[in-house]
Amino acid sequence: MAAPLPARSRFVVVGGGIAGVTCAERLATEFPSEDILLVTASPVIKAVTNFKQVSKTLVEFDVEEQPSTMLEKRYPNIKVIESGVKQLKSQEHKIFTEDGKQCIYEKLCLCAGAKPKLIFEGNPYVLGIRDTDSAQAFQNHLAKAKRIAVVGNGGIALELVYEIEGCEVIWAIKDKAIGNTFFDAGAAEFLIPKLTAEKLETAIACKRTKYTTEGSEKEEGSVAAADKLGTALGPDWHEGLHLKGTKEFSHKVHIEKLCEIKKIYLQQEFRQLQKTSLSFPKDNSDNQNAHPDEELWPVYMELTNGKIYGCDFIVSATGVVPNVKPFLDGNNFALGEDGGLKVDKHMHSSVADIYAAGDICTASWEPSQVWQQMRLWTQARQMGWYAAKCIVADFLGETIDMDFSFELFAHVTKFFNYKVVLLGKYNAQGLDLDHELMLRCTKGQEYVKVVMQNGRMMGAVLIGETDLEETFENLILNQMDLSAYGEDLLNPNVDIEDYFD
Ligand SMILES: Cc1cc2nc3c(=O)[nH]c(=O)nc-3n(C[C@H](O)[C@H](O)[C@H](O)COP(=O)(O)OP(=O)(O)OC[C@H]3O[C@@H](n4cnc5c(N)ncnc54)[C@H](O)[C@@H]3O)c2cc1C
Ligand SMILES: NC(=O)C1=CN([C@@H]2O[C@H](COP(=O)(O)OP(=O)(O)OC[C@H]3O[C@@H](n4cnc5c(N)ncnc54)[C@H](O)[C@@H]3O)[C@@H](O)[C@H]2O)C=CC1
Repeated sequence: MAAPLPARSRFVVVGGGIAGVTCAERLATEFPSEDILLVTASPVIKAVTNFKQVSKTLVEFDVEEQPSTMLEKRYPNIKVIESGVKQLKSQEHKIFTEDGKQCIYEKLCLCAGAKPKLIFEGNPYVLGIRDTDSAQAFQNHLAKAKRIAVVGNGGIALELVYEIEGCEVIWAIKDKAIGNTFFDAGAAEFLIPKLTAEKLETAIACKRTKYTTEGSEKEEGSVAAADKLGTALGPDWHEGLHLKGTKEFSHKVHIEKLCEIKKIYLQQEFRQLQKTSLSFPKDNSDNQNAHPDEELWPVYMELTNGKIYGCDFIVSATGVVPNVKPFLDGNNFALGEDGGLKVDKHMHSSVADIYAAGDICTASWEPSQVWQQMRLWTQARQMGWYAAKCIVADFLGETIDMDFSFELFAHVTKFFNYKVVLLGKYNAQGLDLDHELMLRCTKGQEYVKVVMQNGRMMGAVLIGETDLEETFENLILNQMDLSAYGEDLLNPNVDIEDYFD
């Protein structure tokens, strides 16, 4: 039976994702004789396992979905309550849960994550992917699909278009090139051939998430998943899924660039309006001869470029919005432009004794010149960890310096089966126009781009097994003047580590 919510608890953390769990674990270690209360809407928690510091700022770890009892076993002073927080009265230092209970806190850390920002929200044929349930619902619908549309050009879209097999994919992006949140057009060109090549099952030396999908057969009918507050998936979320449509081919992706969805029609409306849709184009060239489609589809999307395509359903992979709603009413939170709770350099929100970490928050301190916030699991862990450190310092009346992990943006991931390392201002984000790019590319093998400004390295994109991440990390961190090395910096015949290590 679920434990009751205590009437008061000195330390309360809301959210069982990576940020909340990391925060609770750290608090539990710092205050072994205190009970740490973790209140979460999801039946499972996310635990970081096999943590490895690969270099100064790059980390690797697995993410495991676990029953909350496992966390309580590891940390006997953590008490997990499975219930959504529906209201916060910050002046009274009280939270209220969905089952009508309340609890008084001294220090509260909000780690409620984010939810997909869906286009045409509420349309039963538009689906988002966030947690185990929505991923499972997506798999079930894909298994019956011949053609789907993917909208968005970030992390989820990139992973989906590569992973889906046996189903035609119309990929509609607002930009000129694929993967705009991670890459520039050069890197996109490097990756594109992988979309047309047959997939090979190669073993990759990359950390994988242990991802479970047990017991979640979902309802039939429309495709939209219920608006539940599950925990965000992490890297390799698709590993446990069978992302296959009804057909027997590997990739079949058509990209529609520089467009958005203008309108969505259900089949009946589409027929009544006597509109014409296009068949799946034979190639990706702009002047292809598209033919009217003979087939009838459950849903049609009209793009801003005038084209209409029918499909079985549409995946909206169009970013996230922080889950702030239950906490706003009556509380004077300052919000960032992206809708997150603004936090200062001590992860403190604008409301007394309330901290926030992970996807729910907006970093509002003056950042290091080579760090930016992105809603990623690495940052969720760093923030949860550091928020706990700040709560401890605050409680003990100590001062604390900004954690080193916020010195440099560093993210390791995998796209199209390549290892991808992003460092610093990897896309020259926010840099003046006087920056320069240096490139090295071997087709099908590696793509190396560095962003230079005033002879200093400001960022890098490393695709493939380049082995350059540690050296470049050091060069970005120490801001050494590299002007004298010129193009040798990327010359594969020059062992730059000899210069700098
Ligand atoms: C499909 C997908 C793939 C991804 N792949 C990657 C990747 O490869 N690499 C990467 O770095 N990042 C990836 N991310 C992003 C990453 O998963 C998130 O940035 C990270 O998990 C956020 O962690 P969090 O703890 O802040 O939030 P979440 O994991 O969303 O956890 C929020 C928690 O709060 C709970 N909650 C919500 N509202 C309430 C409430 N009112 N009361 C109580 N509890 C509540 C939820 O149940 C949940 O337990 C991916 C995300 C998705 C959706
Ligand atoms: N390997 C990794 O590191 C991965 C990270 N993630 C993270 O998970 C979260 C969710 O992923 P995504 O939904 O892909 O978000 P995202 O923020 O990565 O990308 C959103 C994309 O949607 C586009 N977009 C926004 N509004 C649109 C509209 N109305 N019409 C068309 N396009 C629109 C944006 O231009 C952008 O390309 C992100 O925080 C992302 O960083 C997700 C998958 C993999």
